[in-house]
Amino acid sequence: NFSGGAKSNYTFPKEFLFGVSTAAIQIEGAWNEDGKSPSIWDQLVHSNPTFVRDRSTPNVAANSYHLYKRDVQMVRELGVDIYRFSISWPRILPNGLANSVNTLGLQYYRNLINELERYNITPMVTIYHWDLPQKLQDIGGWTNAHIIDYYTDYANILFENFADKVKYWVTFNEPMQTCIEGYGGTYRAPALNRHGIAEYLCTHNLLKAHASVYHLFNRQYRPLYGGKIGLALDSNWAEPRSNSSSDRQAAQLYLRTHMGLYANPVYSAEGNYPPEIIKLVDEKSRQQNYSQSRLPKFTPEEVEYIRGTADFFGLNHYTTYLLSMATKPVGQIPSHENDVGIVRVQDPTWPSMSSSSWLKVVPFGFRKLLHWISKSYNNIPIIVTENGYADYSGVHDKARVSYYNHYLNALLHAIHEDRSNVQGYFAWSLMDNWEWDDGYVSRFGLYLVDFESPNKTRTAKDSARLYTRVVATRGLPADYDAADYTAFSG
Ligand SMILES: O=S(=O)(O)CCCN1CCN(CCO[C@@H]2O[C@H](CO)[C@@H](O)[C@H](O)[C@H]2O)CC1
Repeated sequence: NFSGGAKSNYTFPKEFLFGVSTAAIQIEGAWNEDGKSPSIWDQLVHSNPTFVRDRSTPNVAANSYHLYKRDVQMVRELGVDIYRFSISWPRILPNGLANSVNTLGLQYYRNLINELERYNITPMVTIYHWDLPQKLQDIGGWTNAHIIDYYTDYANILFENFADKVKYWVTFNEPMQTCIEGYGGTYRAPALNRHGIAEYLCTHNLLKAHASVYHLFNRQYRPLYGGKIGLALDSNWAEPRSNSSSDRQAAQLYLRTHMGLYANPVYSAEGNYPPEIIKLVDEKSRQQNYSQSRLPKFTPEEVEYIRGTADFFGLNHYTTYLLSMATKPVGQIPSHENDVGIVRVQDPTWPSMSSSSWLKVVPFGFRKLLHWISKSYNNIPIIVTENGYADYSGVHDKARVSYYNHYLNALLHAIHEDRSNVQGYFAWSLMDNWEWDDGYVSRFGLYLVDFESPNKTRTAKDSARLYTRVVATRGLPADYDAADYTAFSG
């Protein structure tokens, strides 16, 4: 049972990749410029302004569509090797289908990739970071099995145009947020709320779409240009609420039925959904008089088609929860939450000065999660594609500096003591941006953005200077105050 680990003199390996991440909807703006059509997020926030905490929209955001050269300068100022950004499907294919490509949209990303090359920065492209064209949602979106071909055609256009320069690809950012929160709930677009049914249809189609794009890349583009392709899954760490066997079972069940719902089909030796979730949903569906399980089945051929379809495990991690088995039904009936039947809380003593109420500072959770993934998925190379902290703004962001010191310290212990196979780390995010339902209230940036200024002025925060030092020295700063660290150890 490790803590995040006391302050150490460990350093990051020479070939360790340091990066910084963003996403199209959150930074680009130009929501309807140069041929781009609405995404499901444009539709959601324009028709339900109250969905967003400050009633804001991503119509302009940080205006990176016009200010990307400043963005690339900032990435260079940080001294990082690699920049993770996402491409907007409705900017490339306004009607969602590949019969008509928006050349102005392609040109924007070509300009961005060329600018990165000029500064000797490696691009990492996220193909889907939640921006489904609304025109495809109008015909069912991720619950319509034809989406597999639509998504594959879209990815093929990106490979055709950029695979010669882009060597790192992520098919999906956080499928759980899209399927469970967006199709099963109302926390994410399209806020369909068809809990118990649509989240599993979305999951089933999305995993097949992921495999389809992997095989296309592997067959047609990797032989020509090399490169690596993976998936980015979000996961909290799940700590048992007490040492009881029931709570320990709840923690394992959480990991297996949330991150594992997507990780098992792709990364496990046997493939397929985790047996636990199949059993739970099959049983509940029978009790609820459905003619067949609400969780669709993969055929043996499909299990093989999806298994092993990633070169690395992309992990987005922020915080930790305490888990226990529910003693009475939880969540909507039917729903994934009700199917799994666990309860999660957070320890009130865990520090959180964060504007995102869910973001508690628990570095030992990061270390334990990395170990769990390494152990569960045969030591697959892990790239932390997102990790960061939210506050209400300000350039002297002490809490964010502290968060990064503690999480990077936990990462060093994971690498050197637990031998977790972590090969890269991306800070979320390069700059303050549109934080979904939190709008511009919650800031995750290493650079402050003045959203009131015409140039959306970007200013380096103290955390940007910390990150630059860590990348340059490959270790933690000597003056990092270990004293306040003990508050966080598990
Ligand atoms: O437990 S509660 O129901 O009360 C709140 C849910 C907590 N989740 C944890 C996972 N997080 C995914 C992170 O989402 C990622 O992280 C960034 C910061 O949020 C986003 O800006 C990125 O776009 C996204 O990739 C979303 C919030």
